[in-house]
Amino acid sequence: MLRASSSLLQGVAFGVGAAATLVAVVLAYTRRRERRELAAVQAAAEKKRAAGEIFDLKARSFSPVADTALGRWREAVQMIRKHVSKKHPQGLDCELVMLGDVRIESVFMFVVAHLSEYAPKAGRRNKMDLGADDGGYQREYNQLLGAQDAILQDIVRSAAGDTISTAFLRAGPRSELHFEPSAVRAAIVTCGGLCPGLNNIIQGIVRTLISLYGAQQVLGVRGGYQGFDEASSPPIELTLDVVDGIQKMGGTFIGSGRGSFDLEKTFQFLKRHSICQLYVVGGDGTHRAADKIAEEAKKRRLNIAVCGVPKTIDNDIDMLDRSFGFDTAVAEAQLAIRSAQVEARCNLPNGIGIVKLMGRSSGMIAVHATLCSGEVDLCLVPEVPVVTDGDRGCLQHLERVLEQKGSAVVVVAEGAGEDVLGTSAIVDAGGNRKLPELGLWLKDQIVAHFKSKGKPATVKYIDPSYMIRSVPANAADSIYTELLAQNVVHGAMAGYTAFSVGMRNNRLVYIPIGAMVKNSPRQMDPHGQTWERVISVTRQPNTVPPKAKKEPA
Ligand SMILES: Nc1ncnc2c1ncn2[C@@H]1O[C@H](COP(=O)(O)OP(=O)(O)OP(=O)(O)O)[C@@H](O)[C@H]1O
Ligand SMILES: O=P(O)(O)OC[C@H]1O[C@](O)(CO)[C@@H](O)[C@@H]1O
Repeated sequence: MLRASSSLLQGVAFGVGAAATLVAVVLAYTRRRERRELAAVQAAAEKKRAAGEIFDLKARSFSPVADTALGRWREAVQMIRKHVSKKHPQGLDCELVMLGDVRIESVFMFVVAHLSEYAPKAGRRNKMDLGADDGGYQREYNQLLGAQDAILQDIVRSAAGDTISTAFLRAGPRSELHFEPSAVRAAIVTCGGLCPGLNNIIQGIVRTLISLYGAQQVLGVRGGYQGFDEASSPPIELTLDVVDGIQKMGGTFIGSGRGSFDLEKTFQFLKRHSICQLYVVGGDGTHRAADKIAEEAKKRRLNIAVCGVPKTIDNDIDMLDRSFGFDTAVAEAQLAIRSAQVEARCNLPNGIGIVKLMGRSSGMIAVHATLCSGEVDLCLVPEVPVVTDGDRGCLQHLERVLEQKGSAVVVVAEGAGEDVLGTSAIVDAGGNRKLPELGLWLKDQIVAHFKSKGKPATVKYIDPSYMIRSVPANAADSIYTELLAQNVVHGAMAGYTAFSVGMRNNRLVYIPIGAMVKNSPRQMDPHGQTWERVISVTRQPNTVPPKAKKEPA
């Protein structure tokens, strides 16, 4: 019995020993295989390094779990596999190179003010369709956003670049509502020049407030900030019926204006109508005033959200990918450019068509219309010096174009030419400087120049300025305005204030108004790629002086 059990034990011991040996052999084999794979990866890395490519296996970001090269490699591969399968469920048939020198170590978000800093909140849970009559349609949002949902401001990264990034708060519905929706009384005001899509914004805000959230009342302030003085123009109630179909019309249903802004009258209006959400739609001037309203509301500890929607066809508001209406304006400008081209081509000999486009301090419309058209031979913008005479002058350039093509098309931004024609001291009600008429002046210069050369030119001048901004929004702008309208309301309902909504890196974000207006109006960088592309298309001489070299510190 004893003998039997001892031989059984010997058998078991032998079996365990054999199994252990087998495991050891398999482990050794696996380790050897991993080492071989690591060696192959390291050799590949060395090769890439030798070829000048960045491939850093010793990147610090993979160090927390293991400190051997093998551990780091396995960790990196696991991380990348996990990341890839999240983004691309089918996997990826390609190689990924780790950029060892490109890192984001910390992210700093622009702080958006919140009313709960000083005012009581309703604290109600957000659901979709709170405005549905019987509540039967209410359901959870597909995605609710939180305080740390961020959109990076700087998506361009390089080996020598910063290792930090600033970020914006991602726009969208939040889980908790600051306002009791059924008690919300809101007002909308549109200020400054017209812009395609204003009616879409009004309609979108009204529909989101009433249909989605069940707000009590929305008022439209008439004719811009001056409409807060009700003696001259009482507000209009914006119901779902009233705003039905307005997106098909150009302009703004409630009127706009550059009239004077009166803080006291504004607060009297807000109090009289018990407004707790104010939506201001306008350019940088409008937003500066909105910031003052938000500041004053805070000083008075009023539970009023002041929210902006940036509007300008000039596309000169800082931090945004683009402002709504810009796309439509550029498309509409094509009609004028095409007409100018037809006139130039058919008026023999030496036909020249000049088109004046809007853009007070920024030539964005002119530049984008030029890039879009493919028929423009000269583009003049406020950011680039206007040179008429000499080798690099536009008159000689036009001479060359006429010799080659027989006709020429010129696009002039309205703000161009102060460098040659001087700056006016005259300002409008909004404090905007009167601009020189460079296009008309250039027309005379061209006629005189070609006459003196014995080659008379026929110059046709087209000014479609107001025609490109008074049309309804095109498809791209209609979608954009819908996103802006829905998201500005989500922000207000959540209790954010003194913010504006906009597109940054193709995502909707909330931007503190103070930060947004600080560098607005923005201008095109004359040393950037956009202007270079214009030069490539028009072949005009580049009159931008070379960039001043930075002195070593
Ligand atoms: N710094 C400011 N402080 C207070 N109110 C301002 C300020 N700047 C402009 N406003 C007011 O905002 C309104 C619109 O301003 P402005 O005429 O400059 O247009 P904008 O908003 O910049 O739009 P656009 O791009 O069409 O010019 C005007 O009624 C003006 O009184
Ligand atoms: O003639 P208005 O209505 O003052 O508007 C002209 C200005 O408005 C803008 O279109 C900006 O909204 C500028 O490009 C232009 O200088």
